[in-house]
Amino acid sequence: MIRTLDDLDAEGAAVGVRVDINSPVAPDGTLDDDSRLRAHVETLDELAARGARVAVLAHQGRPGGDDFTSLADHAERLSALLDAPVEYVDATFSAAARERVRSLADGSVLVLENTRFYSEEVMQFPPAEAASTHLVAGLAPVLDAYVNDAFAAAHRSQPSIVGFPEHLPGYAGRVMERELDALGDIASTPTPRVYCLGGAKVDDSIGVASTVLESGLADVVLTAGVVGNAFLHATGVDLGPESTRVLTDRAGDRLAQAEELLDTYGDRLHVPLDVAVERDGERVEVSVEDLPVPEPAMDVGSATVAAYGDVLANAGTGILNGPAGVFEEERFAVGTRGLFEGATAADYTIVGGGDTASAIRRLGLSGFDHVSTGGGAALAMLTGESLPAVEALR
Ligand SMILES: Nc1ncnc2c1ncn2[C@@H]1O[C@H](COP(=O)(O)OP(=O)(O)O)[C@@H](O)[C@H]1O
Ligand SMILES: O=C(OP(=O)(O)O)[C@H](O)COP(=O)(O)O
Repeated sequence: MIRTLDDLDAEGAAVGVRVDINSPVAPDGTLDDDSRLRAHVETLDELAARGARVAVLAHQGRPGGDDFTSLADHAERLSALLDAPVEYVDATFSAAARERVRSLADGSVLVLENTRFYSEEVMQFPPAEAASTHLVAGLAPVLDAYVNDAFAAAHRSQPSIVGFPEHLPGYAGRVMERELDALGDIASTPTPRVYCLGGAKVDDSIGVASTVLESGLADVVLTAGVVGNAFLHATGVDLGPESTRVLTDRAGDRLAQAEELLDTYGDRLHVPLDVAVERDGERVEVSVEDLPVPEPAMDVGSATVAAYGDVLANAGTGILNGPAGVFEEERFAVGTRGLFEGATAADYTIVGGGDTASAIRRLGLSGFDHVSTGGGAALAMLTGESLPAVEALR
């Protein structure tokens, strides 16, 4: 049984709220997309309106990445989005941070600095060890309660995700609650169940395909994006040097597993029939029989969209993760648009993923039963795994 905000006595309480506002960042360091911030408005405004003193904990990027930035801009955006007053401090658990939390007024929000500026936060620990990390042990004494709304990071056993409930009463925020309701019992959703795996996390998606095909959770797996190119390659098709380089880089050492999956589940595991490339500045579709080509495959073609659309139209549940192509460029958004529009014909449609959510917003797509804020976390649930964040709240 997980407690929710309905069980929390918020008035005057100092509440640490872990959110996932990890977002695309522009080259000048400002936020490129605020979908994930918008998702947490309900939880944060509700707590503030009920008189809590809200300390926001969040990460942005990973050490070494271009998007590993401070949360100053996130705080400014939150200030525009929330009804409550929002402050920011460039510290997470130091004396300065603790003092700011102690002096927070009822009904106001303080954004603490990027948790991953501290090395322990990029490691994973069992909850009892996470509880004695510097971040958790330092901050817990100034908090009365902990709320986890960071569904998109719920598959990470990191200190700010699993450590606090060892010290404090823990509650699920509204995002977490909704996600667990929608994704918590995938095995009882209508069948046939069709998973469509796109995007660029080829190694993860090969693992997902393997799990859902073997467990029977998936009746059919459709593949698109770089994932589709990788499975196409695994059937023995030569896509050309550029596509092969990208898919090989992204597959890690899992390409052999893709071949095994095709041998075992060939009839339930579908690969693209055509791809789209850029030639003389135009989108050109190339059917699989006409491969290889020198240009990289940037999208699936219209024959694939039509064939996958037929499968999805007959699905009880359609589960889509990852765009079908480089949707950031309009001419390669065609496959993503077609496939996601087609998926709404399934009786019940779930879509998930950080870039997927951006694509849905950018392309103005709608009609899904559930749009998950999580990519990896949603896929973990959709393969029947339990999530460390959820276990910690239990
Ligand atoms: N054929 C392709 N070639 C190169 N990149 C692709 C291709 N198809 C999709 N992508 C890229 O995949 C990225 C999203 O993948 P991923 O991070 O796995 O999705 P999500 O965050 O939704 O789980 C996008 O930036 C998109 O441009
Ligand atoms: O963006 C996230 O995950 P996602 O790309 O799977 O949606 C989360 O913020 C987790 O980030 P991480 O994968 O760096 O631990």
